[in-house]
Amino acid sequence: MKLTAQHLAKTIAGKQVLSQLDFTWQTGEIVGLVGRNGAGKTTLMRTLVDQYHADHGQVAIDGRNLAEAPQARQNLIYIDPTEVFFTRMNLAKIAQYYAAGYPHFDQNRYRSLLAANDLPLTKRYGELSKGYQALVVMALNLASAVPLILLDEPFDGLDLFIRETIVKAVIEEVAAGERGFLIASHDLAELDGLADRVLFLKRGTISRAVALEQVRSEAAKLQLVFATNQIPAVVRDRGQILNIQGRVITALFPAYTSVVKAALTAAQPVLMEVLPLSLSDLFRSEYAGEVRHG
Ligand SMILES: Nc1ncnc2c1ncn2[C@@H]1O[C@H](COP(=O)(O)OP(=O)(O)OP(=O)(O)O)[C@@H](O)[C@H]1O
Repeated sequence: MKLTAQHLAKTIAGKQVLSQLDFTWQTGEIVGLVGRNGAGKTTLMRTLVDQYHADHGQVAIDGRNLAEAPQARQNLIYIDPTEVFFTRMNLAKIAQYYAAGYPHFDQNRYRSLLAANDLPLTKRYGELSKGYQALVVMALNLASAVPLILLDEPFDGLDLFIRETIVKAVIEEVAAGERGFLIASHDLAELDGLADRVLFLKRGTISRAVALEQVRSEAAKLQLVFATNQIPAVVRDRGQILNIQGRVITALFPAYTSVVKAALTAAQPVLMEVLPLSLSDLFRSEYAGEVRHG
């Protein structure tokens, strides 16, 4: 199953938050959604599920435009963690609501996910700590048996063990190929090991979509020291400088070809070392120098 967002635009309170936004995402895929604070990640999620009506553009699942075939929306779930309607309900009651909304809701799955984490059905959601609330949201997402799951900051404030429980659940669900996750997160380290692709949201649109395995095979992050203070042309022309400390230059080369390597070697570096390339490096290079408007 494949979701396609085309030319999405949304203005809120006079501010154009999304504009000409396009991407695809399908089951079997874990896609990360990253961006600076206020970039519009939550707005995008709300727009995908029509909690916010898009001003322009469309969202389709397997070619069915959700505006014209609203029943296709049942293939998509977004539980907005900051605005849940069930704070005062106990965990059993919440499941009844979801079972009414999602015809394939699996009560046994929900109960076993809660039991595995010692969460009694009699507890009210609002009485739980933030981490356990995140687990309940995850249990609802999974038990709803919906193919395309939107997660908004699922790792925010979670301890290592709860975080691992959520990561494991995501990986297991996707492995079977019937689910896909779109995960908005500032936790770049967690996304780095989890996402197949990462979408960078900038100025209201997807400025870059990166397949992490592919980028790691094509790009390189290097630490370089040259004998003089002059930065060689190849570094400026073919690389993106991430950091300069004294004479130590850390640069990202998006296309680290044999030609680039030869040009660097020809510049006779005193030190030239390949460093592990992380999602944080890609984030830094994408957003460096971005002018912020709040
Ligand atoms: N209901 C609203 N009323 C007014 N402005 C809004 C509303 N919802 C979103 N915005 C504005 O839209 C922009 C995008 O907000 P959004 O919450 O989507 O960003 P985000 O990328 O999820 O941010 P963060 O990473 O900080 O959670 C912000 O400038 C925000 O102030």
